[in-house]
Amino acid sequence: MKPLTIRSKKLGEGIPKLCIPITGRNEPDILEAAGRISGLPHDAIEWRADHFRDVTKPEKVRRILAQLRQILPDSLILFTFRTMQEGGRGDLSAENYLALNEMVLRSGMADLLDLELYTGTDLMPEDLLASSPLHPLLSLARQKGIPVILSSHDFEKTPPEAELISRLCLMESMGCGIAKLAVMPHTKKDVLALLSATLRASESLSCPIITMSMGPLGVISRVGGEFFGSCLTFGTSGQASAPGQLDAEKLADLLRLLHT
Ligand SMILES: O=C1C[C@@](O)(C(=O)O)C[C@@H](O)[C@@H]1O
Repeated sequence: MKPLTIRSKKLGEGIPKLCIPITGRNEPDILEAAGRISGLPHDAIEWRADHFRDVTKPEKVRRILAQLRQILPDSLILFTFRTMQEGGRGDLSAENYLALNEMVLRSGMADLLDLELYTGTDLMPEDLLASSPLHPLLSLARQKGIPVILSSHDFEKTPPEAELISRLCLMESMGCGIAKLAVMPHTKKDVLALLSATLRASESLSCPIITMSMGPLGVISRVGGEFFGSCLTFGTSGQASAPGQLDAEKLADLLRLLHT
């Protein structure tokens, strides 16, 4: 795995990067969260724009991105619109999902963009490589020098290890900057499957990887995932964006303790 440097943060090397999601429904709540986060240990924020009630108004989205940059000048800004199919609140057609992300890419106001691997498609995984509707956005992102996280989420279960690895490989083959998986464990073996897939994929892929096993069972993957090849972990301030996220300050302490 080759580290990826974005605005002086090196993902894939050293202590895992800490990302705090912002899930406000309106502008004051979003900016209040950003202000709070500015006083907390973190490397990145994830603006979960699927929670924002005016997400279909491009000028409002750009205004928030500009204000986030002002409040958090040194943080990486990750833009994510998480669809309902993948555990988020987002309810846009595939066309509008692509248009929203294209607008954000063209604005140059986000440092990283999360795109869902299975966006708007009934294609079989083997056809995604040739025909995914994400390809135009992935090329635009390359032109703009903005890394894309290709992501896949399963809030119901943990697919078998081989399937997890093949998803991560597909993401890299499609040209992502970072490959990301979040899955739900029901047993300790599910957690091991996720960690083992992370280790094996990080040994063979060249892009950095972010993985997590959600819920209370998976918490070890949020604290110690880096030992298996995951380069970033999500912690909360206020509302969690997924089950199992730890408080950001406690998580930062744990990460420091484990990586000294
Ligand atoms: O994909 C992820 C990971 C996540 O689902 C988690 O489990 O921490 C949280 C989401 O906000 C983020 O987009």
